[in-house]
Parts: sequence; C-alpha cells; structure tokens
Amino acid sequence: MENIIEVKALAKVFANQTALESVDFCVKKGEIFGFLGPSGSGKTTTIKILTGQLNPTNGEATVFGEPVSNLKKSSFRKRFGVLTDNSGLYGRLSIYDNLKLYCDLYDVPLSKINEVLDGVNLIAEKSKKVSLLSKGMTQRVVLARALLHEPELLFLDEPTSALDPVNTRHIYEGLRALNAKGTTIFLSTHDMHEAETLCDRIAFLDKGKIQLLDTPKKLKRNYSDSTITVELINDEKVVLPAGTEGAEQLFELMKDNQVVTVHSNEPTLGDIFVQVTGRKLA
Ligand SMILES: Nc1ncnc2c1ncn2[C@@H]1O[C@H](COP(=O)(O)OP(=O)(O)OP(=O)(O)O)[C@@H](O)[C@H]1O
Repeated sequence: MENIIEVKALAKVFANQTALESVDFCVKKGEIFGFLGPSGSGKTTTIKILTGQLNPTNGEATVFGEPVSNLKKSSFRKRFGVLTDNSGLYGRLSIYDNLKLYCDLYDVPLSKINEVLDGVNLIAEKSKKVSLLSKGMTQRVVLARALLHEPELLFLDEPTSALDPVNTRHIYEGLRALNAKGTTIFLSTHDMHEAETLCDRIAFLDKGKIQLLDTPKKLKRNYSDSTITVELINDEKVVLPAGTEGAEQLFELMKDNQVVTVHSNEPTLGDIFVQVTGRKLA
C-alpha cells in the first residue's frame, strides 16, 4: 500500500529541550493512524513539522511524497486539513460565517456547510457567535472546518479532549465516514480507548522515539499472557494458565457445571504502554 507520510530519523530540539530524538514511521494511504504518547512526548511537535508549521532539526519527513518544506505551497494546502488546539476562529463572527470564509478560501460550495455542521451536531447553533461557545462546541467547529474541503489527509491533535461522550461518539462516526470516503487520518491522542476504537495502526511515542507500532489487535496478542479468567457460580474468579494444564482445569470446572463466564486476559493498550515505557499514558 502506498505511503502518504514517511518519517525518517526525525528530530526536533528546542533551545534547551529535545522534543523528538529520532522518530521513524510511515502512514499508509487510507488508514487511520494513531499517534499515542503522554503529555509532552512530542505529538503536537510532530504534527507541526508534518504540516509545514515547524522545521525539523534533523531527519526527513515527506507528505504526499514531497518534503514537508514544500507543504506551504498553495497547491498542497487543499490536500490536507489540520485540527489543533489553536482554533484560529473569528470570535466576533458566527459559526456559519467562520465556515463561509473558509469555503471562499478553499473553493468549497456553501452548501457543504450544513452537511459538515450536521456531522458535528451543530446545525441548531450555526448563527451563534464563536466567542460565546463552550470549549467543546469550539472544538466541534474547528473539526467542521477541517472537514469542509474533504482533504486527502487530515491531522487531528486530540480531537475529542473537550467533548462529552455523546459528541465524542458523533465525532467518531463523522471520522469513520470521512475515512470510508478515502481520507487518511493521522490522529494524535493520549486516549487509549479512542485509539483502539478508531485506529488501524497505533504508534507509541515516548522519550523522543517510536517505542512500538502495530495494529491494536497484534499489540494485544503479542503482549497477552494467554491466561484466562473463569467466573464460577459461587461468584469466585479463577485465573487459569495457558496450555494443557489450564485446559484440564477448565474441563473439570465445566464438567461440574461450575462455570458462568470465560474471558481471555488481554492487556489494554494502557497496560502495554506501561510495560513498554515504564510509565502511564496520561
Ligand atoms: N516552541 C517551543 N519551545 C520550547 N519547547 C517546546 C516548544 N514546543 C514544544 N516544546 C516542548 O517540546 C516537548 C513536546 O511538546 P509537544 O507539545 O509536542 O507534546 P505533546 O505530546 O503534544 O503534549 P500534549 O499531549 O500535552 O499536548 C515538550 O517538552 C514541550 O515543552
């Protein structure tokens, strides 16, 4: 599958702070790629480099096969969208008028505005001034703006951090629909559940490097201890080992009608992160 982003030995050092030491990864066209890391691990810095807002200190990064330094050219501007915490909205204008400005800039028909507002559950609020919106609503407007021109590649920096569960679910549905239409999504988050729900592959960023990169399924399989937990009719829970010994014990329990449920003991992505990096995600 074609790579839409390629990053090799990427480094970023601020005056007295190494944000990225040596980062390597590729994002395949069409996937939702999760970029997981604790606060301060360099997720936003990576997005800024990949969108041409910040120059790397060392290493290479290409997007659409072009060095990231070329992304400032207007021919690339329409091909990607970015959602960061820096909203860039006009507080004195309404939601609708903010999006209208963006439509003019990106040659998007105005009819698209209602479609994206519907997708982020904001149709009823479209005449409200942006300065009067809550943080979560503002976040949804910024997402709507990023979706307006249906970019080939969308960068999302913690897109649901200020949202309640209902709106979060709404956003997930919107992102899945956009991805199904062909948009590749680069999603930075420290929410493991979000990563697991949405992402085809996940990279763990810590200490300036990618510590692990794989599909959620393979990560869990590789870090599973293969034990199972059996819940018994007397409410007791027993953990059985993998292999013949566990199978024999389970057989005996089942023969005596003692078993209520059987669960494989898969680690969560959070457990794996702690195992690999020695610290928690959030
Ligand atoms: N302009 C800057 N000048 C100096 N240091 C910076 C600058 N931008 C980021 N840093 C530092 O680089 C490191 C990585 O920051 P970054 O914002 O990329 O992390 P993050 O993973 O996005 O964190 P969070 O999840 O909290 O948003 C941090 O230690 C931060 O303090």
